[in-house]
Amino acid sequence: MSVFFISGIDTDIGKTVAVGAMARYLLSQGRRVITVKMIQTGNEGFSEDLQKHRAMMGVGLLPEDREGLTAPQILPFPASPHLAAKLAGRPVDLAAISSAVATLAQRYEVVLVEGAGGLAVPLTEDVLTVDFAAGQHWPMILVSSGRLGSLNHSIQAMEMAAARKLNIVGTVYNWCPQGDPTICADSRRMIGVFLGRYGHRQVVVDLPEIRGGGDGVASVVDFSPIFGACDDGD
Ligand SMILES: Nc1ncnc2c1ncn2[C@@H]1O[C@H](COP(=O)(O)OP(=O)(O)OP(=O)(O)O)[C@@H](O)[C@H]1O
Ligand SMILES: C[C@H](N)[C@H](N)CCCCCC(=O)O
Ligand SMILES: [Mg+2]
Repeated sequence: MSVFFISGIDTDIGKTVAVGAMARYLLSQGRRVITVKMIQTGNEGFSEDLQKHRAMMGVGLLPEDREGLTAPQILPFPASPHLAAKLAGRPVDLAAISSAVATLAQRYEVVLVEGAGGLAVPLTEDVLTVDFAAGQHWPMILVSSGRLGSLNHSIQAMEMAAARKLNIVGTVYNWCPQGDPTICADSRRMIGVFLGRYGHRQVVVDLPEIRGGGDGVASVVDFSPIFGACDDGD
């Protein structure tokens, strides 16, 4: 079994769309895959990100969705998890997240775990997202894009991960409609260079615009450079 942690350089960078597209690709390859939104803020009783994953996978709710395993922490206030938890009057239960993912990893070949926001988002007052993922020894897939400012955030994420021996096994370079083509192309090149300098895998997969809201995406994006290269999630 393989668990992959999907984080990004920021909120709204495209993690949900990337997870949905990767899950769709893995299904097309006959792999038994499930996705998780490890902590969802801004919803009550459901996870909008998880719903998007399922729509993009072209599947309905799975038994594990009904069991609550795929969205183990849901908090109503749309903010950083540490604040959403404070406002809800209950702490984020990190053990519940790791336990849910471990259970799913017993049942599925590949588990894709989406974080909340960017890599340095505080899950609690003391634990950053990057610390938690490193502690779980989950290989990471980073979502970035060519928008101006992305280089700074991307290289910071690489450094943070490397400092905690958190291995970036692939980078999804997301569609960037407002980006300058020259900047997009050079930023993609520089991201590749710095992935290598920080000891991460220099695998970058382009994610195009997923049209039609992405539900049941017609075309399958080829993520074989990421998943073919690390079947066992090493
Ligand atoms: N490749 C894409 N094609 C079409 N729309 C996209 C693409 N990437 C991102 N979007 C759109 O941009 C918005 C933000 O994307 P998304 O929800 O995936 O971000 P996120 O990183 O998961 O955010 P969060 O931190 O809240 O989880 C959404 O409306 C999404 O549909
Ligand atoms: C509200 C929505 N669920 C977002 N994913 C939450 C993003 C938290 C970002 C915190 C921060 O970086 O300031
Ligand atoms: Mg998301």
